[in-house]
Amino acid sequence: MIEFQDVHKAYAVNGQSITALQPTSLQVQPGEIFGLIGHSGAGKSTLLRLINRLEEPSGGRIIVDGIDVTALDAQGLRRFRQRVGMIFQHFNLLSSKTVANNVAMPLKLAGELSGVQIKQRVTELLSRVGLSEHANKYPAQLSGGQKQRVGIARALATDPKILLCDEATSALDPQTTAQVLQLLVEINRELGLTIVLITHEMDVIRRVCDRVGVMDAGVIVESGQVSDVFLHPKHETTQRFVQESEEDPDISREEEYQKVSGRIVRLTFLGESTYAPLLGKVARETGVDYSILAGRIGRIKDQACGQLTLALTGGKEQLAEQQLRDAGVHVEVLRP
Ligand SMILES: Nc1ncnc2c1ncn2[C@@H]1O[C@H](COP(=O)(O)OP(=O)(O)OP(=O)(O)O)[C@@H](O)[C@H]1O
Repeated sequence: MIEFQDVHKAYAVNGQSITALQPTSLQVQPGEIFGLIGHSGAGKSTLLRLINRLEEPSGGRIIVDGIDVTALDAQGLRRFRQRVGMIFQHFNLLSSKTVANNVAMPLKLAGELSGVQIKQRVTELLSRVGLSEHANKYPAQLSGGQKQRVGIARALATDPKILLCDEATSALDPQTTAQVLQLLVEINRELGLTIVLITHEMDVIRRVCDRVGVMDAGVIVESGQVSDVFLHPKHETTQRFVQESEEDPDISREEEYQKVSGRIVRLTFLGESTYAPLLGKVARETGVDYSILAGRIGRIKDQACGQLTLALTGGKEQLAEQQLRDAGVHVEVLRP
């Protein structure tokens, strides 16, 4: 587990102190994919880089699997960093070295394996990321997605328990982004690796993360399960991120409500309830009529989800809402 206890960070710039991270307490559970989202300057990179002490905290403690990272000396920190892989937006590959040699670098630096063992491990890693045929190429001969795969193979070389991803897909096109995100999900599942990633795109969070923290001006303003935060955003910053990620951001325009009579409710379906033939059944049993004002359907990681805004008229409305709730649907009344 990664635990932040009142960690804060200020940078000194021209004799002035700039706060990048306000005192923050946070727990990332073993084996989860935790995402941090925020606009530029929100403090995401600072928080991420504090985990492996690429940045030194100004105060507070960072505990990883029982080790107080903030108290490690240089040698302890070197050993700890072998357990924490990192990938970067611009890949940070050595252009003068082949793909295989880039991946071998951390193994050579660790100095624990023989040349033959390193070769074998590199072969395994390149096969894992689908680059076996590219071992002898140089980074300049690869596409962006392939370069990031090399970055991932290199980050996994020393068999880390944690992978930190610093805007790992921001330089990639949408299709390549999807492939790299899929690879991260596979690695997380197969190796049980804990992943912390930062991004400014809600879509990245929605596709791969289990939990999310939303950052604004050095503060985590909202955090929780991705499905909760995505479907019921509370903080203004979160609401904006969710809206920006919608294909039709005007999906629940309130002026539309003036055109209909009745009670207006928003239903949120997640997982199994998304597939159940509920609406017709509830309408029949309670005599409630409904018209659909807005709707969206999609996926959050591996769960189906949907939201419908309905106007309900006639019949036993309270009973209808209760039946929906009993079936696992989240019901919000937007207009009584
Ligand atoms: N090395 C540094 N020296 C001085 N100030 C810094 C340094 N690194 C970051 N900052 C400042 O700290 C604040 C948080 O920056 P940080 O890079 O952590 O944000 P971010 O959310 O990752 O932004 P981006 O998405 O643009 O990378 C910003 O005001 C930034 O200018």
